[in-house]
Amino acid sequence: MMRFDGQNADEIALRLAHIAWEAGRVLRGMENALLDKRIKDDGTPTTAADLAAEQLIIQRLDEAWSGVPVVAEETASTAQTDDCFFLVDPLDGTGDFIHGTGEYSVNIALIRGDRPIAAVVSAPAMGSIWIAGEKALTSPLPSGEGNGFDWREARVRPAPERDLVALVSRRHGDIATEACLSVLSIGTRRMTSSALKFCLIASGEADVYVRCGPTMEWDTAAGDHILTRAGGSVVGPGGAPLTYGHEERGYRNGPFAAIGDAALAPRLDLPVSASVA
Ligand SMILES: Nc1ncnc2c1ncn2[C@@H]1O[C@H](COP(=O)(O)O)[C@@H](OP(=O)(O)O)[C@H]1O
Ligand SMILES: [Mg+2]
Repeated sequence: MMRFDGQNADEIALRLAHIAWEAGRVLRGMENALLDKRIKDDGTPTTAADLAAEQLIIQRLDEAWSGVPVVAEETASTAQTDDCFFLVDPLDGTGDFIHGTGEYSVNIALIRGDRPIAAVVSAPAMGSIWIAGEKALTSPLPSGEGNGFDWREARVRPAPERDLVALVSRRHGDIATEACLSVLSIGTRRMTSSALKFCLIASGEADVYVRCGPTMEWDTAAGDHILTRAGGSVVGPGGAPLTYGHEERGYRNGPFAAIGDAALAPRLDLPVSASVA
């Protein structure tokens, strides 16, 4: 079975950047098409664009690293994981894709054991991309062929004493998340969709993102790794990092908080979720 011979995590992340850039071109080309949407069992929408981007990503991952399992949003139930596997959300924020806000992303993470080691989040309509292997980097998305990245380091900021910037889902709020946020001194709440929330914290533009409602591993793994390598963290109840590859619970995450500054961790009080404990 193909492994990652001679490639370090930063090189893998660069290859993932090209794949996400290409998938982003497919998605941009379908933005204004009249796409039929279907509502999945979890109540979230999916479209032909999700499928087209997923097929392309799976094909490119297979060309680059043949034989490494891929757990992707539209085909998760059929995948068998291994020590190394990819988690793929070809179109995170499908609701935003449909409604034209542009706040959607392509997320790909390589997991080894139960944690990510290389990842990309690209936001095709916003023109930005983030990657991480060892280092977290960000670039504007090239408009021509995918060779024109201009990478610079992504770094979190220290949390201000008060008036934190919190990122909240545009479409999926819940009471437990609000309770958690209410004990932090939030000055600004910015509605943001998809895994962009992790990346904005990784780039020092925001401080905290709390999510107690349902999410899936492919929603968080790539953003988790990018934020972690930019100096932040993503923690569950009790402060432990999230772990990935939980087929036994259908790849569902529990509650989590993404923070740029570790000093915020003691102020978090996430509920313990019985469903994924
Ligand atoms: N009831 C539910 N069950 C599982 N995941 C859900 C869900 N409601 C929302 N999500 C997840 O939340 C993601 C959107 O996050 P946000 O609200 O922050 O933009 C969705 O990603 P997709 O758009 O890829 O399906 C979906 O995976
Ligand atoms: Mg998603």
